[in-house]
Amino acid sequence: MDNKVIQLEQKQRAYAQLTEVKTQFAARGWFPGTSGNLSVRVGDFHPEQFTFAITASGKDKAVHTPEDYLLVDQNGKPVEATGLKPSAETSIHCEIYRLTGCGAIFHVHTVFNNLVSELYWDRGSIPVDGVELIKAFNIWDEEAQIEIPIVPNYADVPTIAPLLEGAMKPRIPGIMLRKHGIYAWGADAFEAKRHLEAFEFLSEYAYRLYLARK
Ligand SMILES: CSC[C@@H](O)[C@@H](O)C(=O)COP(=O)(O)O
Ligand SMILES: [Zn+2]
Repeated sequence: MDNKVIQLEQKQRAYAQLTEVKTQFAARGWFPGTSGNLSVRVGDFHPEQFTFAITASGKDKAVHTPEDYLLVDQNGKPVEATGLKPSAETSIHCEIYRLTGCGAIFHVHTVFNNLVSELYWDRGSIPVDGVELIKAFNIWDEEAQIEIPIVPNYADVPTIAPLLEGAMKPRIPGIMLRKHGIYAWGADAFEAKRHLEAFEFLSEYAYRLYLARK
């Protein structure tokens, strides 16, 4: 098959996956005030060259339009002529793909992820001990103890990306931005969604446990 046809099919598949996830997360109220962004990688991966489909900036993610997504390259630049602006946080997606080679990245702002990112800010990570849902990260140790890393949030988004590499923890497919939200990733959209849902569950658990112990 013609390369162009293959690329068009890959793009359409990525857009369809984004719409499915966007619909489900929107129904849970995970995109308040146009917050959040989603991306799915398209085609081959090389740390210095890759392409991904990402949500356009500032859209109401509970509404579906033909202008919801665009394709960008490893530098976050659109690869096709478009009037759409990629997410303001595209540089974070670029860096996560470059570092992990993952296939999808989902970002949401919720009250629970904001709360725990602040409560555990001084520690630099959110501890979770022995909770069953840790297995969603493919961590099967008995009474596994994990730490979900937290990085600072800056208004100048491109200054956040260089902090990710030093903060990421092996085996933990996500990172918290202080008083901002969670980024979760996976080999594909299915896995990234499972990881994000687990982070949300564990954020609520960590917050409620913190209160219960006070
Ligand atoms: C409107 S508050 C949220 C934004 O500042 C940002 O953090 C966010 O997640 C969405 O930005 P976007 O440019 O639409 O991808
Ligand atoms: Zn955000």
